[in-house]
Amino acid sequence: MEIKFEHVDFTYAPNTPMAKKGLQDVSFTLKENSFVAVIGHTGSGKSTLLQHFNALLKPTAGTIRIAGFEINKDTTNKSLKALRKQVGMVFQFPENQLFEETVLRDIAFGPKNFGVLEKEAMQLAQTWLERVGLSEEVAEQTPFDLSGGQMRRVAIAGVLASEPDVLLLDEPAAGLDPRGRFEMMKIFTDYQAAGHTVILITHNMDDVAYYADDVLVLEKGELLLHDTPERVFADRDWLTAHHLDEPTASNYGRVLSRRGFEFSKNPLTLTSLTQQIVQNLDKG
Ligand SMILES: Nc1ncnc2c1ncn2[C@@H]1O[C@H](COP(=O)(O)OP(=O)(O)OP(=O)(O)O)[C@@H](O)[C@H]1O
Repeated sequence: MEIKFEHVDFTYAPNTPMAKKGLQDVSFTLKENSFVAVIGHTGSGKSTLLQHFNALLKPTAGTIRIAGFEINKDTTNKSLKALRKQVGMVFQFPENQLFEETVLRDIAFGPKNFGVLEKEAMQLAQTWLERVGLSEEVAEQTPFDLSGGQMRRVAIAGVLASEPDVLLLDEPAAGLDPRGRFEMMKIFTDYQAAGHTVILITHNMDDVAYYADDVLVLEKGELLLHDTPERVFADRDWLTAHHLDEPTASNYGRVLSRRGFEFSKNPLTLTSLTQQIVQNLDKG
């Protein structure tokens, strides 16, 4: 099912001297089963936007249609539990929210909280323990004895175990080394491949290039651009003007262009860069 934002406004502390616009007239439609990156300079409204997908923040004006729910300023808290079962959120540094005595219990907490019976929740926990790449050995350990990366996997498994239709991710790979980042992102691309929609806030343009098929660019609470990664990264001057980086491979590509290499399309990934370098070398 499509996700639709229709003229969404959000103001922090409205009608006070501290009032601050978080979102301004934001409208877009996202296709089902897409992997959407949300990018923008610091303070552009990415987290504010993400929190609207599951009504952690409700719009001051406008409407959000998602997973069969409609969210507007009058949405009551009554429907929120059902909504949050369908639209799950992984916060930044989710490992800080672990609290159960064992890893399995922590993962099972999410589904139990949404009404799944104990036995079934523990089975789901077992399934997701494996799917996020944790070994059976840690199942009965206290999560607090695990490494930081493992703890983060436990927390993510806890969200995925409820199998939300839409998965919201706020910089989930922050602080991980490149290998940890790659493994973490694999969990999310697998989740998309299983038929779900994934929406990712990231400052890492390589993540956008490698994983996203759709991009929302925010600036000062407004939607500056909604397009494919190819089009978002097409104009280096435009990116610079909006304080955005380009993917590493594009950067290398530009350096090589100055040395006479010809690129038929902007190389966003190392695979594309390598293929096009080989084509240039073959041509001599
Ligand atoms: N609780 C709050 N009260 C008042 N203003 C806030 C609050 N949270 C965020 N803001 C303001 O709203 C704007 C958007 O903030 P937001 O956190 O959504 O941006 P962001 O793009 O996620 O930033 P970052 O990349 O730094 O995480 C900023 O100007 C921020 O200062």
